[in-house]
Amino acid sequence: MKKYILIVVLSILTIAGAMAQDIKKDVEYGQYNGLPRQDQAMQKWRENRFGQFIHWGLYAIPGGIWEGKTYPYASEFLRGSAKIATSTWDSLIYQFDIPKYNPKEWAAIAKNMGVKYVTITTKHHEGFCLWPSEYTDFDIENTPYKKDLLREFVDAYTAVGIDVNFYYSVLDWHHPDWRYDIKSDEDRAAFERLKQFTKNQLVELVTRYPEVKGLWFDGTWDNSWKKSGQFSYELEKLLKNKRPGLIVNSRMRADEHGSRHFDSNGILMGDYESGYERRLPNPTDKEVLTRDWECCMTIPENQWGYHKDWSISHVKSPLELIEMLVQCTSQNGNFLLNFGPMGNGDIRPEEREVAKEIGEWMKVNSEAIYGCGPADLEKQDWGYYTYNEKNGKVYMTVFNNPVLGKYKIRLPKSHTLKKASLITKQVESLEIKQISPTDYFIIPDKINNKKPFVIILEIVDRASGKFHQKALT
Ligand SMILES: C[C@@H]1O/C(=N\OC(=O)Nc2ccccc2)[C@@H](O)[C@H](O)[C@@H]1O
Repeated sequence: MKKYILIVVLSILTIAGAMAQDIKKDVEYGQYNGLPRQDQAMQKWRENRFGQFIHWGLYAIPGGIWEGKTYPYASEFLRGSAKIATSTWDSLIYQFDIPKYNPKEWAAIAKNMGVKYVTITTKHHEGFCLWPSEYTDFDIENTPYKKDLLREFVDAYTAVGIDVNFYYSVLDWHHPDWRYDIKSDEDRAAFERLKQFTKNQLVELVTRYPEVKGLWFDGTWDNSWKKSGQFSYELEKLLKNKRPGLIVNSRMRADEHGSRHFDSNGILMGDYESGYERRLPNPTDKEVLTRDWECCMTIPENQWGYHKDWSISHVKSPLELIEMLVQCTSQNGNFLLNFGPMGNGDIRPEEREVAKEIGEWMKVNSEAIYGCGPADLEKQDWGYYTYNEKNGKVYMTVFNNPVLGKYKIRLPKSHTLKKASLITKQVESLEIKQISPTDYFIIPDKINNKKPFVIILEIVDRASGKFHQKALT
């Protein structure tokens, strides 16, 4: 008898659980605009595909080393890793004289690398502001440099046609009103002051620098902010009213239930997902194709700020980074590659070399990146497909040469492969051989490529004769 009662109870619980899943939670401060955004600003963000991240602050001065000891953890967290007193850390401001800072050179390096946008840390967790803020003295104005380096930066990058975005950390270790959680009336009063400070600084940034295209929020994981769903909802609306077209990442928000990135009904907040940090989706993951997203990536294993000693971890090669850029594009994502300028304002030699080598590849092959997205074709082992819906072309970027010596592609039965051509003579010529109603071999005369190369495919729909149209997912 007991067994039957147990079965009945378990069945009831299962049904209740299933029903609970279907019931939409009441979410007042979740997503409020339709995604994916189709306005011009977001189209441009999507077409850009490749961006440069810049982490620069007081942490670049010690560069991961304190009192002769190397701290392997992320250098922008050295204050905590080395247990440095706030007053000691904050006094680094008096050493921030940046004699080598040359924003025009930075912009030229970025342009040559092939990025179309840049995101710079206006304020990281340490609370030091790269611009002269009306709301704090812990800013560039009180350094030996004194000048508004952010204005010089925005002007230099805008002059070469690179869109500028601002990273802003809500978490602020310097501000006395920061609270990790709200456990008392005192906490509540303090955090209200912090929220007002945050709002003031963000309005200041989008007003002083109207060129800014987007805000990249970070430092929003603590309970204090997760309990501020209505505030962050209203703040996003305010900032977008002040800067029409402004683009905001998913890290800004938590809904009123504390759910981050996606609201409690699983709807993405902000305008694109920014959870892919130092990692990419599985190359065959189709779920990410349904939304805009961005992967942010470090060149070393985990250093966003400048670290003096890159021998402490793996340092990704230009080829590894190019493959990540192509994979992101193939799955409807953007790729944001991080640079950590030195404490004196110079760009380290290793980063200059990465920028140069990626730039050389982009100069030849960027047609497969800019304005491209998923091709909605079955992924093959040789590499990744990207697709430009404006010219209807499908791009095969080959990273892995098959032992077979032939590149296999599989098309929907309704389509046929009309032409395969090369952007560069990495291989001499290509022959097409259809081996089944859906499968083709693309056969190079010989494979001697030393770098990833691109094959342009012209695929037509048999019925309409029109170029391949991405299936509307
Ligand atoms: C881009 C990085 O962002 C950070 N932190 O990011 C996260 O915490 N990311 C995160 C957290 C939870 C889920 C997914 C990503 C910072 O602490 C770090 O210094 C750097 O600025």
